[in-house]
Amino acid sequence: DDSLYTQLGGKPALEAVVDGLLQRATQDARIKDFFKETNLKFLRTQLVDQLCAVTGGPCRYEGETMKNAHAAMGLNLAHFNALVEDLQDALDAAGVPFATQGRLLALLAPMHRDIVTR
Ligand code: HEM
Repeated sequence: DDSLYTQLGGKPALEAVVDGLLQRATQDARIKDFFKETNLKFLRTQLVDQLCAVTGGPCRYEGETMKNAHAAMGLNLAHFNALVEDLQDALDAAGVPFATQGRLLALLAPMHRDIVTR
C-alpha cells in the first residue's frame, strides 16, 4: 500500500496533523476570526475524513463542497496561504517528511479555486 494516507502514518497521524492545524489556525492573527463561531469538534471530524479520503485512505467525506463551505467567508489568497502555512507547521510538528508534505499540499493547493473568492 503506497497511498499517501499510509505514507502520512494513517488515521492517528492525520488526527495529530488536524489537531495541530486547528490549534494553530485558531491562534493565527491572520485568520483566527473566521473560526470564532465554528464548531471545532465537527470541523475536526470533517477535516480528518476529507484528508483521509483524498489521500487514498478508507474514509468517506460526506461534508459540504469546498465552494459551499467557504462561500460566505470572502477568503482571499493571503488567508488561504496562511492556513497552508499553519498546516505545514503542523506537518513538521508531527514529523511528516518534507516530500510527503509536498504530496499532500499538491492535492490541496488546487482547492484554492473553490475556496478563494476575492
Ligand atoms: C485547502 C484548504 C482548505 C481545506 C481542505 C478546507 C477544508 C474544510 C472542510 C472539510 C470544512 C468542513 C465543511 C463541512 O462539511 O461543513 C471546512 C470548513 C471551514 N473552513 Fe475550510 N478548508 C480550507 C481552507 C480554509 C481557509 C483558508 C479558511 C479560513 C482562513 C477556512 C476556514 C473554514 C471554516 C471557518 C470552516 C467552518 C465553517 C462553519 O463553521 O460552518 N478553510 N473547511
